[in-house]
Amino acid sequence: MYCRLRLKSDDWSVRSGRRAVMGDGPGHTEATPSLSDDENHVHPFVSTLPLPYRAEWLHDLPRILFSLLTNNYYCSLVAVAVLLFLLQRWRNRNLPPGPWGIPFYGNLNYLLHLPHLQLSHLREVYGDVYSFKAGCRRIVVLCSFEAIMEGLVYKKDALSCRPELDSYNSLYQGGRQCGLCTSDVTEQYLLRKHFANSAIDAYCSAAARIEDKLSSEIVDIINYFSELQRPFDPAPVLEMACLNVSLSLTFSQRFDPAGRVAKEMWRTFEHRSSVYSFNAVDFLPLLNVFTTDDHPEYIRARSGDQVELHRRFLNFHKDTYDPSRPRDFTDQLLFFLESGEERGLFQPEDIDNILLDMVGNGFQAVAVTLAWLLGYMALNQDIQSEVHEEIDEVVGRDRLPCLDDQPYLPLTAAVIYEVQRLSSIKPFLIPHAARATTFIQGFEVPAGSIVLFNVWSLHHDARYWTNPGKFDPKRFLTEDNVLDIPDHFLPYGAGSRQCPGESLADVELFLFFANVMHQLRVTPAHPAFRLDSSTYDHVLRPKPFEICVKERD
Ligand code: HEM
Repeated sequence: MYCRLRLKSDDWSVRSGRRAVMGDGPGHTEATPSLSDDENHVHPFVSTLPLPYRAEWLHDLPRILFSLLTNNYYCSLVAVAVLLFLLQRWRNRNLPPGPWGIPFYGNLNYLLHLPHLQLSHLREVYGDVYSFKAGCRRIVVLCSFEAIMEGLVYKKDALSCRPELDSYNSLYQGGRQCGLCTSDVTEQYLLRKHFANSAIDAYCSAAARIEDKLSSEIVDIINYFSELQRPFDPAPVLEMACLNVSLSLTFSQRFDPAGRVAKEMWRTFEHRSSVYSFNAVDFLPLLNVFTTDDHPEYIRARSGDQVELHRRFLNFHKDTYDPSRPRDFTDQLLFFLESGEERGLFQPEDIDNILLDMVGNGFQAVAVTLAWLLGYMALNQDIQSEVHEEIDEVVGRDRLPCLDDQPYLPLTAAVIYEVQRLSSIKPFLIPHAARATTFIQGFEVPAGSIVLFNVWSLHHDARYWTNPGKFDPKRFLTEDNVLDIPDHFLPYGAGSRQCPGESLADVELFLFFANVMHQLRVTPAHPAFRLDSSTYDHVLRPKPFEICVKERD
């Protein structure tokens, strides 16, 4: 027994059975009294050792293994599996840490159910950069500000593509590479993005035109809300109003929100947006064999109908276009097509797809943010009263707020930012993909991985925000009541895929919110009023809730 205890300690000379020298380093030359230098001799001490420590067993190991492998089929299989496993571990040694997954399925469940909560919880376990498999795809999730900025800005050449997901192909007639949102960074994409950015910027620089187009929609909404003498969910009404704003800004068109055409259009964009949520078939292609899912065809057909409608508007614009007086985005695009240096490179389908993305992306994100805003105002009556006071002081009661008031309403702006932070309606931006293998924070991101920028986690991280779960708009204000927007606030992303509609969205959110607050008080419809996010589908909507509104004096 004594021998075993001694030998289990650091007595490497006895374990090896080869050395006649005891001790633990050079210069220590005291001879072991009982061990011989003879390689074949086994000392009685050694014969009492557990099997793995015996020298003769070790010597015979290659021969034993060889005979096991050649004579035993199962052993060979196990050996090959172990070898492959070790090889895989060695190849993945630089990958970010992450949970083990079920073979072939991986951890797809993290993406299918409340992914913003699950992926933020995983940060606490595996750190700011982690990865896992979802079916056949590797997902890399970046959570800290440093990792997110490294991916979006410093490594943008490697990480600005979009994932090659089958569902995305149903969005555009020519496949995903023809869209603005889903294309990789190609020359044609850069052209589309440049045109979209320029058209929106040129349009936004004429504030009066935007106010003109928005004001009728805003007045309609306020009248509709105040005439409702019962509790209601504001989200559907806001979506129809914002769809009309989008159509008005893009084509100078508006439709009766209760009419068939507007409802059909809304449905088309709903279906298109569902494609951006994580669909199991994109990760488990085998499912295609077992399902007869005609959803992609259906989306392609509906998108085709929408493009037909847009072409009618476009043709009307071509016939009535006056370059000195652009009426909307379509006129701006026509102007760039005629005067821009790159005009020859542009295909007619590019225009179709830019218009499709501008109308679709534009209205949903703004409408959902407005719904969250009304929900938070219902929950926080004291802050709502402060917003009312601020607006009354600057604007008065005799006119409605306008864009010129914006710089003098810091609390109103801070409330919008705080709601954008807490709701983080695009919790992972739009998924990016790695075009080439790169390293983020020292971890390998292999080519082809899907990269999720976890903005939801960033916006709820106690390292960047004091008491992050609390609704506190004043965190965006200095002590002197001046707006102070920290770098780690990223509702529109950053880098080459940054949202081109940011300036327009800011204008829309401000005008809608300031006007509603000027005219109405929002209260919860029930004492047990709660605000929670529902399932993720392109945008993170609030679960349906009901509010009441009362006209202010
Ligand atoms: C509150 C409103 C909005 C929010 C929070 C928002 C947020 C975002 C985010 C996070 C992205 C993805 C960035 C990335 O993947 O790195 C994006 C992309 C995009 N947004 Fe917005 N957006 C809003 C409004 C708008 C509006 C009003 C328009 C158009 C008029 C628009 C058009 C687009 C387009 C076309 C893209 C794709 C850009 C690309 O892939 O290069 N968005 N938006």
